[in-house]
Amino acid sequence: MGIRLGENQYGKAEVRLVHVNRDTDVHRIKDVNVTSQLRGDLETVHTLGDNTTCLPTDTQKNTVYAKAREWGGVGAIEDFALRLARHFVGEHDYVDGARQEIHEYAWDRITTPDGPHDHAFSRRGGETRTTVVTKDAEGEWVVSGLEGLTVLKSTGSEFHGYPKTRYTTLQETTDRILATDVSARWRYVGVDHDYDAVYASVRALMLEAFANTHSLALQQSLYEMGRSVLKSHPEIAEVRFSMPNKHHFLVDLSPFGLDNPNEVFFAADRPYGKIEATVERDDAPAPGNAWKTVPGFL
Ligand SMILES: O=c1[nH]c(=O)c2[nH]c(=O)[nH]c2[nH]1
Repeated sequence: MGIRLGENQYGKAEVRLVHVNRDTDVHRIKDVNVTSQLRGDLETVHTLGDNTTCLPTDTQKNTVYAKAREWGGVGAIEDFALRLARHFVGEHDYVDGARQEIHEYAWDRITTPDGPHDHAFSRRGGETRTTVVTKDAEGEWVVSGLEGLTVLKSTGSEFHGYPKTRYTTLQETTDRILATDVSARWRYVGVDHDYDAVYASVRALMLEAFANTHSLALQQSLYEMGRSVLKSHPEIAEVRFSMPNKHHFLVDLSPFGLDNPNEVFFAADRPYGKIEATVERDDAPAPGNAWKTVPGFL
């Protein structure tokens, strides 16, 4: 019985790359997910475990990050994919084909009352508006909110001064990417409101506070977002937040002779910080049964 190797390709899937163009104070970001796969002289890798012609998937991943720095960014994903494909095939005689798939996540610059923000962005789409109305013998309550409002600041975020134990490896930073998916629920006082107008205002206030707060912790940004909403909306008693700290790690490009001045980041999807808090008025009326059936909030 003859057995042979059929078609094959291999590589690194879902290389999460965020590139921050910091040429001016008005940052531009590019957020992509690259899957690099190569084809070529791969018979003996499969049949004998002979890796002589197997460019490691790890090297393919590193190449994606290094090229983002060497080429001064990503540009159009088609151009980046073509350049990567040509690099892999052109530089290695044992590689004769490449498949480079790139997905790009679209970000919009956050606009505040002062105009477009220099370094704060929100991700296009994916946001859900929610409400839970509870009615029982004791009354009626409205808890509304939003989920999946993904925001990112490419600077204006620090994290330091935390306790160090023998298990601490985190480096203090005075300039990091801060990114989160805002999930928030707010409890209305009473039930007669222009809900559409309040929603639009709350959303705008949260974006503005996220953008304009020079953040020393995501907790502080969260608090400022809630505070801003409560200051402008007496009809809201409290805001509860659940916000992941979506870590972006600076890629160490020094093994490739490249510096990385806060430009090329690995966007990790897990684990993530999970930051939750309620921001409330000290004279807020009792919640009654408002939260009784709202899942997932403190
Ligand atoms: O904003 C942050 N808050 C934390 O509590 C925390 N913990 C951590 O490791 N990084 C961060 N960042």
